[in-house]
Amino acid sequence: MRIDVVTIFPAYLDPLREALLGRAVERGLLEIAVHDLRRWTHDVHQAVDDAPYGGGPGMVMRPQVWGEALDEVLPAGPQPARLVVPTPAGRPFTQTTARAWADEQRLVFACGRYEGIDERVLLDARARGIEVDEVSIGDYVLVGGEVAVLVMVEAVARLLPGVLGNPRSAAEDSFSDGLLEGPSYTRPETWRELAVPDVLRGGNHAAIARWRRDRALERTRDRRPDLLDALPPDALDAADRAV
Ligand SMILES: COc1cccc(Cn2ccc3ccc(-c4cc(N)[nH]n4)cc32)c1
Repeated sequence: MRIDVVTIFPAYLDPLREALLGRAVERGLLEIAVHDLRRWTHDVHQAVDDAPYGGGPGMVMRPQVWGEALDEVLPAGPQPARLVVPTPAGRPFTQTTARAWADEQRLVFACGRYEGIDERVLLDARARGIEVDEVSIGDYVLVGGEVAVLVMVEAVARLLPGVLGNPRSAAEDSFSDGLLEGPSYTRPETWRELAVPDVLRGGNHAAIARWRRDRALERTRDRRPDLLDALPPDALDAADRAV
């Protein structure tokens, strides 16, 4: 997978070169290219924004600059690519989204700032046959798209083959069965007079699986009842419903 990110703050994306993702790039499991949007300005001030038509607070990012940038970074043509535009007004980005995007050959992220990007940039991309996803990472307002891109790139990249040391981690993590993950423990057996639950220290794998599912059901019911409601009818068996 190749990932391109266009932004006026390229350094915001430096964390993508660190740790697990940095190693995945070094190992050739994915390519990441970050582009400074100001490269496509032609004025001495390198202006990327202007006042909104119709008035209102803040500024809007100019279509000409974004148009030239995306013409170069995301040329229309045979190789399919998906343009992702983070915005508070977007569809929710979820683990399902991450799984779907993990199958893409190319993802291009457009990081807006100010009050966002002139709508015609997205219309033009769609008119050129490019898939455009406007996505939100949560119901709160950031200052720009860069942090949202860090979140989404990490969520997608960890699903790529070879990126995670243990592939079971991605297959069995939170949301994989529609439930939140339950509590985890490691050594020592007792810490500050708090003991690891006995069942986890025994060797009964069926009992451990049952205990973990019960804790996941309890936590999901307590913190995210919406996820329980979204489960398919046959997802919970009688033992689950008794929790
Ligand atoms: C576009 O509408 C906006 C309205 C008020 C402020 C802003 C600021 N802003 C600029 C670009 C941008 C990109 C993403 C986000 C964002 C995403 C999520 N989940 N929260 N916030 C916020 C962004 C934009």
